[in-house]
Amino acid sequence: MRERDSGLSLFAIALLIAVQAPIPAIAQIGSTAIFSLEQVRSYPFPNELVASSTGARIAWAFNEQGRRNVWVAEAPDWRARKLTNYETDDGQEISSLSISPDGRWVVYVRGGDHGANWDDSLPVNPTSSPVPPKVAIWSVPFAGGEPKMLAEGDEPVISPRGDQVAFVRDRAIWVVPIDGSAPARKLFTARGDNGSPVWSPDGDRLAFVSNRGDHSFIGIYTDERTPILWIAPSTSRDTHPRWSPDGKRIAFIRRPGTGGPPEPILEQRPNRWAIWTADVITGEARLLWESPNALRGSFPTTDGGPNLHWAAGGRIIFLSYMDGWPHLYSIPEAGGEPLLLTPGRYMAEHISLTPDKRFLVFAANTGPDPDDIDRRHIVRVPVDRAAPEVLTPGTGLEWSPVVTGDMQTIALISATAQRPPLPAVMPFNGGSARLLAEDRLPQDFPAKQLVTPKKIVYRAPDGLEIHAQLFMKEGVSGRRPAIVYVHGGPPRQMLLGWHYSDYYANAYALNQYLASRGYIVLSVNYRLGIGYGYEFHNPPRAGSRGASEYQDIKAAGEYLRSLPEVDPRRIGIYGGSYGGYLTALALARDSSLFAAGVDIHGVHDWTGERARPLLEPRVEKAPDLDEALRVAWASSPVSSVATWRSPVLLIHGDDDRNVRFSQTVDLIRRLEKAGVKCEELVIPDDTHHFMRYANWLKVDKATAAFFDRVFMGTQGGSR
Ligand SMILES: CC(=O)N[C@@H](C)C(=O)N[C@@H](C)C(=O)N[C@@H](C)C(=O)O
Repeated sequence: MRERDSGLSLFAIALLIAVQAPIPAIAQIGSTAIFSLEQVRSYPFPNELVASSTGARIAWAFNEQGRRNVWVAEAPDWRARKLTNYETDDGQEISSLSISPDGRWVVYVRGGDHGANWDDSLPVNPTSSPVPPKVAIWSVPFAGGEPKMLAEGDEPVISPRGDQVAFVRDRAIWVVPIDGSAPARKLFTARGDNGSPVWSPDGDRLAFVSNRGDHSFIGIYTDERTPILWIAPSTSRDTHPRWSPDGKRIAFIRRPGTGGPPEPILEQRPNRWAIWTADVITGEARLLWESPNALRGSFPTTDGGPNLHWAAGGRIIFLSYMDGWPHLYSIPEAGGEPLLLTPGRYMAEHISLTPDKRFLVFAANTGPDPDDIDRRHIVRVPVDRAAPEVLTPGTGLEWSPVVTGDMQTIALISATAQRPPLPAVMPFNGGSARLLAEDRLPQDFPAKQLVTPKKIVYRAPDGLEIHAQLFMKEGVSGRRPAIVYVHGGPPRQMLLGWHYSDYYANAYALNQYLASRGYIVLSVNYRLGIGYGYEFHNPPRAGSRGASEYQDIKAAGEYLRSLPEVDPRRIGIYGGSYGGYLTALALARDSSLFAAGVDIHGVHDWTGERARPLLEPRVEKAPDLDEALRVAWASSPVSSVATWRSPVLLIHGDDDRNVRFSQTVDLIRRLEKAGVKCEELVIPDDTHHFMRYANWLKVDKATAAFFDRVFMGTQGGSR
């Protein structure tokens, strides 16, 4: 890590902090660690949990210290079995996991960074290998055997017959035998960027989306002798094709095509959308439902977006925020009023339709305990009755439910405040969940040493209720340093336990590690986040439109300062991505409150995106463009460097495909010129999600060591 010579050393700063106004005995931290970062980061992280559409088979991906592999299990013993043997921390993600309908094959994609905002299907090469890896589709027998690379490509979907896989490559749709017995071939040629393949229930046809820039069509491919059928072509943007169970119709989402006079940038406007159904023989379509012309009616951006499903009993399922919460609705395929299936002050996410199409299972921040708003539990609801049932109440957290083809079992991922996430199974009709692969959690994982985060609620200056989690180790005397943790996204919610995202599971581990060393950590669910309703998720004047969410962050620092256990001169802040942005804004605007910070791949200058229209030859500009540019600048940390005093560590991977590396290069130049004490840690060739475990460890250790140095004057890194 490089230290920029622009002023006092961190040791001198720590000394300054320590010798100021007398404070009762300052707690000794740093040396109080009772476990190492390696230990608390050694958990196997599960994701990509899927079930076969027949029988009782499941598969998931485990990331074990960077070694990502496919695991499977099946009834009745549910013994976890590793199916692949990738044994190096090479940063190659496993995604698009699926099991063939007959349960014989497991298909997955290896490579890429699918959480990226651009180039998500491009290979990642965080080991800087001279021979870069590929993004490719693989298949392996469920019973075991050697995985076979079927083709370079992405977005694989297995045919209902289980014999071939459709996938996307070079803006076209290709097919390949599932056993790799023949090379892949391009299925058809059509204009546009063609993707999102969806097989018809009988496997004879394929629906897909043809993106044509400012509009898109839904197409139906039958065979090489039959012209592609375009479904009700218009100037709209048609997406999300979903077959009816009998294969005679398609439901899809229709939104306005891109065009028209530039809209005001600073005003919030409804983002309207509609559900249509079409006949797949004639291609004729009709409107089924359109969103209300209100902000809450806007196209949903939470997990799964519209979550469009064609369910049993002629019901079409979708998700909308229109009652203020991400809720599930059911509408007759012939039309009519939508039935609200999930009433209540909570959000539904990780939604899946059961194989018999009669139920939905999902994760929700609801349950009998008032603190459940900051947890997740599994909920089941019939597709035609507003009768949701919480299946996993309690102080644990559960998510990503899927139901096995025999309708007997729900597979899910389960965690607690202490125990990291593991796959589990439970009877579809309710009962206790049984953990799988428990032996993959290392013997020396410090579960018993982890604190139970406490739910904190405080009010922002404008009165908005803000939820947070307080990590405080008992038995530490004297005033201690405290740290505000700021999540990214920003549509995210930190929880009262381990998190369902690998990025935030890492943050939870680091917060536990900091707490074990005596720091008090407050993880803040600021406005713009999810889990607290539409208006909380979509506040006015936020981000580049005025950073209204910053008041929640400053209030978090002030909350910590009010605690008797906290040394008010040693309040730090850290966060990644959008959390890095708010960390930088806090240090720039309020160095008197925040004495040090770590900004991991943060956004520092909003004007780049905002200024783009000025560079375009169009005469028409948004009516408030000048005001929007000014506000974007004022909302950017770079505009407040003049008042930035506190030391900062800036961390960024230079193959970042979410926040440009240049955001950090530019900020460092500005801080140097302003004489601000800054350190940098650059991770070559890794992305926004630090695909290598070794790099996460490097980032986490550097973060902890930086706070130790500034707040305790300790030299060197953390244990
Ligand atoms: C378009 C966009 O902003 N996409 C977001 C998902 C994104 O990239 N946000 C980053 C600024 C960020 O916070 N990324 C991580 C940490 C996340 O939680 O998504």
